[in-house]
Order: sequence, then structure tokens, then C-alpha cells
Amino acid sequence: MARFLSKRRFVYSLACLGTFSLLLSGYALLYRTRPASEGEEAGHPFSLLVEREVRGTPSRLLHQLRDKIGRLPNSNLIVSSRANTTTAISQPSRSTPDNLQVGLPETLKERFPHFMIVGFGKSGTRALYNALRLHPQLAGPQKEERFFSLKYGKGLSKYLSSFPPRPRGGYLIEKSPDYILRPKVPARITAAAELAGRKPEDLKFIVITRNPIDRAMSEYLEWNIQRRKFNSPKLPPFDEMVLKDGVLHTEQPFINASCYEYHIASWLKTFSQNQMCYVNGDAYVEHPFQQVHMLELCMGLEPFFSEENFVFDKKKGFYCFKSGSDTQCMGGAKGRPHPQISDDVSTHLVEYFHQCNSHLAQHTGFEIGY
Ligand SMILES: Nc1ncnc2c1ncn2[C@@H]1O[C@H](COP(=O)(O)OS(=O)(=O)O)[C@@H](OP(=O)(O)O)[C@H]1O
Repeated sequence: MARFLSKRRFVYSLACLGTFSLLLSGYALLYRTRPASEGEEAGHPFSLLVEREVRGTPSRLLHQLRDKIGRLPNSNLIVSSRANTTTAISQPSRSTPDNLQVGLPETLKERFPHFMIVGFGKSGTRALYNALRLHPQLAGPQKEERFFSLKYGKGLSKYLSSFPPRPRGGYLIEKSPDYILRPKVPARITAAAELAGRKPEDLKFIVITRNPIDRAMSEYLEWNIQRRKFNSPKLPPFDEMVLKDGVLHTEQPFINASCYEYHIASWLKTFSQNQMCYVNGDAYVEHPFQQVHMLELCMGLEPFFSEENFVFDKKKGFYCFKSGSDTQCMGGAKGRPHPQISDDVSTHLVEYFHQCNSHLAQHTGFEIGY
């Protein structure tokens, strides 16, 4: 009897061990196959908009991480804490499905965009996108997708499902103003286009720039607004964050993102110059029709826009977009007043951005003018 019992115990232990190792290898497999990079590029201030709550992180770690906000451009962790709830950005999920899947249905493949506005945030990307979508040959989702930068782990089919049907004889477009800042995005777009049965070299990318100092300030202001929403303390003044002891802090993400040539050059390692359409955001504010008309040519669209589609709103100080009886103006989050920056900071920034952009025209033929 005792021998029988110990034999049973032995078999039982073996079964437990087997189950345990099976569970362990399943877990390891799950971890290995989940998209390693999901959320890793979520540190951009705009990613504040795609938060998920993470509880139970040791508070010491949270404090350390919170201290780094504004200093870690690619941090994907804590951005704020609210009443005992800590908020993190795009934490990878263990149950995330494959980010790209083979065997996409044809109906979804057709939803892969032909055009993407890939940057630069705070340069007028929304105003440009909203105007472009008035063109009868273009359609695209209302909101920013940010699939290739922030939501890669959610699956290609989810991304494609967010697109409306392609207009007859037309094209699909999306705008995600952080794509150009993320070095992994071009390879991801290439892989996804191929899975959708499209040639990556047929895609076109629209890049809008703006006076780099104004763009940096606009992003800094946006950061503060987002921080207020999440009860995070205000950032130090712009000047203090940018210039310390006479040294320019070019690694500040809002300064780095205004060094256009650096990011465009990185994009051009994967895509060719004839896939790019450039827009001068300051010229777009002043003469939107001219810029949009040039874009129609670059994008190969039938000419549709005329001066009549752009109506100046004296109160806002910006153009609104008119289509039929509808007139659409940007909301209050666009066109905020900017505070003055000191002469010292301004001099340093002008010099730095001049260096950044001096080769741009040479490389791209795009004369940015700063
Ligand atoms: N027509 C029109 N109406 C209102 N605003 C306009 C327009 N054209 C360009 N802009 C400028 O767009 C700036 C915001 O840029 P983005 O839309 O790229 O911002 S975002 O990245 O999507 O948050 C916004 O920047 P701020 O002035 O700093 O608010 C505007 O200057």
C-alpha cells in the first residue's frame, strides 16, 4: 500500500512538473512573440492621449520615472499620477495579437493608405489634413492613427479597419505627425505595405514644417496643457529648459523635433526623394491655396482646390476651409498665443536650427528658409 501510495505521489509530481513546464514554455513563447517594440516609442508628448492605467508599480520607481518626464524623449512609462492611480503610456500587453498578420482579407488590403502626413507635429498638420480631405479623391480617418509609432501592437487589421472605403478613382490618406520622428516607422510601413499587397515605393509622404522655434514653443505649450489635464506639475519655463549655463539643450524632445533635416534624412534612408511632398507651414498659414495646389501636383491629384475653398477668419487670424455650404475652422487648441523667449535663447536657437537646416535644400530641394 505504502509502495502504491509513493508511486502515485511520484506520478502526480511528474504530472505537476509537466504542467508547470508547459505553462512556463507557453508564457515564454507568448513573451517572445509579442511585438517587442510595442509602446517603446511612446514618449512623445502626444502619446499622453493614448494612456492605459497600470497599477501596482513600486512607488519608488514611479517617483524616479516621474522625475524624468520631459527629459526622456523615448520614455514609455509614467507620465502622471492621479489619486493613487499611476498612469503609463502604451505599456506592452502580454495578450497583444501579432502586430502584422499574413492573410489579410482583400477588403482590408484595399484600405492601406496611399498618402501619409508624417510630420512635423505642431506645424499645421491638422489644418492641412482637414483641407486635403475636402478633395473628392481623398478620404481618411478623422483622428490620428499613430499606428506605426504607438499602436503597432494592436494589429494591422485594426489599423486598416479605421479607414473609410477608398473613393472611386481616389486614394486614402492618414496623418500621424510623429511618424517622421520615429526611426522604426519606415521599416514598419514597408513591411505592412507589402503585406497589404502594395509596393512601398508607390507610397507618398507629406511633410509640413514651420519656423523651428515656433514649432518647438508650440509643442512645449501642448506638453503643459496635457500635463495640466493629468494633474502633473507645470514644466519649468521654456527658456530654462532650453538653455542652461549658456549651453543649449538640443536633446530636449521639442528642440530635437524641430531639427527637420536630421529626421528627414533618416526617413530618406528607406524612402526616396520622389516619394516626398514638402509643405512650408508658415506659407500655408498665409496662402493655403498656393500650398495645397502645389500638393495636388506633388500627389498627382486632379486639380480641385480654388481660392474659394479658403476663407480668412479675422477673429481667429487663420483661414478656414469651405466646401459647399460648410465652413470648417480649427478649434481653440490651434493658433494659441506664444510667450516671448529671451534674446539669448533665441540667438542660440537660431544658430542651432540654421545648422540643422543648412543641408536640407541641398538634400531635398526643399528650401525651408530658416
Ligand atoms: N488654418 C489654420 N487654423 C489654425 N491653426 C493653423 C492653421 N494653419 C496652420 N495652423 C497652425 O497649426 C498649428 C498646430 O499644428 P498641428 O495641427 O500640426 O498640431 S498637432 O501636431 O496636430 O497637435 C497651430 O500652432 P499654434 O499656433 O502653436 O497653436 C497653428 O499655428
